[in-house]
Amino acid sequence: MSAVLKATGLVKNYRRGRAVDGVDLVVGDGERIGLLGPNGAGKTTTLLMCLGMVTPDAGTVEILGRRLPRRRASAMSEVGFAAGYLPLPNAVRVNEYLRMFGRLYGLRRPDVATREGLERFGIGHLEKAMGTELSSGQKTLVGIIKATLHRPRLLVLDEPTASLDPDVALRVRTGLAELSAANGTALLVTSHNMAEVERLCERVTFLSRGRVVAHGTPEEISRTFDRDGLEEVFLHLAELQHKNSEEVPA
Ligand SMILES: Nc1ncnc2c1ncn2[C@@H]1O[C@H](COP(=O)(O)OP(=O)(O)OP(=O)(O)O)[C@@H](O)[C@H]1O
Repeated sequence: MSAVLKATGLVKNYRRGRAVDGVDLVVGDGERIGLLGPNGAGKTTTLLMCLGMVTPDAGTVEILGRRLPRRRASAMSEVGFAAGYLPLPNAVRVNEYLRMFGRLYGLRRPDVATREGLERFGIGHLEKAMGTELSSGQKTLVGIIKATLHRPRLLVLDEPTASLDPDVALRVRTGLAELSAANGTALLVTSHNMAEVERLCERVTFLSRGRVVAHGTPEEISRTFDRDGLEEVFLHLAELQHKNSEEVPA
């Protein structure tokens, strides 16, 4: 399987210490990968380095064989990114906003892609709503649709269902799984919802204190740690991370 994303030896230091410490990450074509770990483990920093939005202190990132930062513009045309913390403008209608991005992506029929995206994620009725009229969960959905309009080869999602109720979260998972199956889109997803990751992702990388501590299918990881499912593995790693941070003064 060819790689859509290949990150090797990523390191990022911040003033208060090392956030990411030698992370390797490979996402194969059409693969669905979960990036997990306790708060502060380095997931978002890793994603942002993979997207060229944070400059690594060491390591390399290639997207579809295009090395960042030199070939970032070309690489990013194949990538979508959504996160609950990305803002949406208030004074624009949902369909105008999505069509504008469709045009920026160079789509021939941005209106068609906009309608398809709204239907796929179950918010066709909101196409004429203004940004101010959306709940935080609805804004998250619009952000996901925006990230998928151009049918990226790689879709990076930072906690896509964090602000969603279980019904809408299910719709998002179903929409993402359909998109991945229909277009061969690879997914790289962070989440604190282990059940969701078990359902959506084929493989999982666990980070703790900036390092990869486990990698494999959810079943393999559960076996490695002799735990009954990812939730238990997560709790075990979070406890270790907590103990270590008490032992090592910041
Ligand atoms: N811009 C920044 N400046 C300084 N420190 C940062 C910055 N961004 C992240 N950090 C630190 O780097 C570490 C990793 O943060 P990161 O956001 O990558 O973790 P995370 O695994 O995504 O956490 P969470 O699950 O809480 O979102 C944390 O200790 C955080 O305080």
